[in-house]
Amino acid sequence: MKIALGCDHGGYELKQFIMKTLEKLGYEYEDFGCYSLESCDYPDFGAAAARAVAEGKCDRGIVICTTGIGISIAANKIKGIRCAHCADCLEAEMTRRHNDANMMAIGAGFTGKNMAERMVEVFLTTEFEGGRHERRVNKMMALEQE
Ligand SMILES: O=C(CO)[C@H](O)[C@H](O)[C@H](O)COP(=O)(O)O
Repeated sequence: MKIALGCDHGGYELKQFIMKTLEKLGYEYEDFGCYSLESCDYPDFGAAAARAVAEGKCDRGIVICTTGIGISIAANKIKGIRCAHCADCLEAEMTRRHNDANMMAIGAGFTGKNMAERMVEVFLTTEFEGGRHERRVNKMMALEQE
């Protein structure tokens, strides 16, 4: 499984840590920036990571800004993306089980390294349950056609 990563300056340090986590867990990843602590704009990097997922170049995406909110909104503007803003492991698990989220957004100003590490592991290993949830996911995705 290949993971698309994106962040702004607020998420840069946590993204560096998450890269190490992914290496430890044996996942391939591609980093779509940003590449330093210099102030930048989260839509640029959230969208780049999201496009890689939407186009099938990556299987899942993880994006990080200070709150996780702006970059999740940006990622969700790309067709085919279901980016869940998560703050703990249960949210990371539930959004996989119920929403089949293909991206997760984390707020580096609120979520510590230990929690982020576990959230990444849970997000990447939890299966979608399907069934009644599939019907709902299909309805969400149909909204993109409006
Ligand atoms: O989009 C955000 C808030 O919803 C992110 O947290 C950004 O990282 C934040 O807005 C960046 O703000 P800064 O003052 O330019 O660091």
